[in-house]
Amino acid sequence: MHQDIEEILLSEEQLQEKIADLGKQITRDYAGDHLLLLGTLKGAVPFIADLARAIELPLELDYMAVASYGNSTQSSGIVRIIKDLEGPIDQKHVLIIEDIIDSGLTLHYLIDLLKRRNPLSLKVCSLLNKERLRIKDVPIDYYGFTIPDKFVVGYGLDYAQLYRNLPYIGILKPSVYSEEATPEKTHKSMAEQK
Ligand SMILES: O=P(O)(O)OC[C@H]1O[C@H](OP(=O)(O)OP(=O)(O)O)[C@H](O)[C@@H]1O
Ligand code: HPA
Repeated sequence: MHQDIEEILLSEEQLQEKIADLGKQITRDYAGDHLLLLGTLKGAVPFIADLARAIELPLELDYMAVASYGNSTQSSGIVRIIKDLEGPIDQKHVLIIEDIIDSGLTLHYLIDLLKRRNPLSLKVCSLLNKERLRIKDVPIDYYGFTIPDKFVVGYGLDYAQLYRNLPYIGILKPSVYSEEATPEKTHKSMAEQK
């Protein structure tokens, strides 16, 4: 896996340090509130797992999975729900936990949907904020890092479902995705590199 990474953007230590800071801010801001951390599957799983443990408040965890159609590195803007929340949110302060905001399309769809369920409040915390012209402008209340407009993987972020288990965030070599990949093709090329 590591040989497909052009540059390590954020090390494990940098990620953990920032998550500890975000945890402290969120602990201060939500003291006394009924907080629900809403994680977006699958990319936000490592982030929400570490962030939840950095927040010193009673809180609930729930997850939504949404899929956006597109090719492997570009979203198309058509989003649909694959897995919904387990219960209502009208008595809760909801904090959406995202791994990355890129075009803004996924979050725009989620915010629109969740607002209609009347949460007590709705805010967004994203580990990464990609520096690019958004297709949809979205509010970000907390974020860890602004990153350049490059395709990144690791710490939950994938390319063709791979690389999510890298402990750092790195820029993927463009040669890996220069031809349209399938998980099978990528597995094959990784096996050939061993
Ligand atoms: O701002 P956008 O351009 O919409 O991109 C951001 C979204 O894309 C990724 O999810 P993806 O749909 O790839 O699903 P995954 O989390 O399962 O990888 C990521 O986890 C964000 O949810
Ligand atoms: O840069 C990215 N990497 C992985 N998944 C993503 N989804 C949107 N942008 C990205």
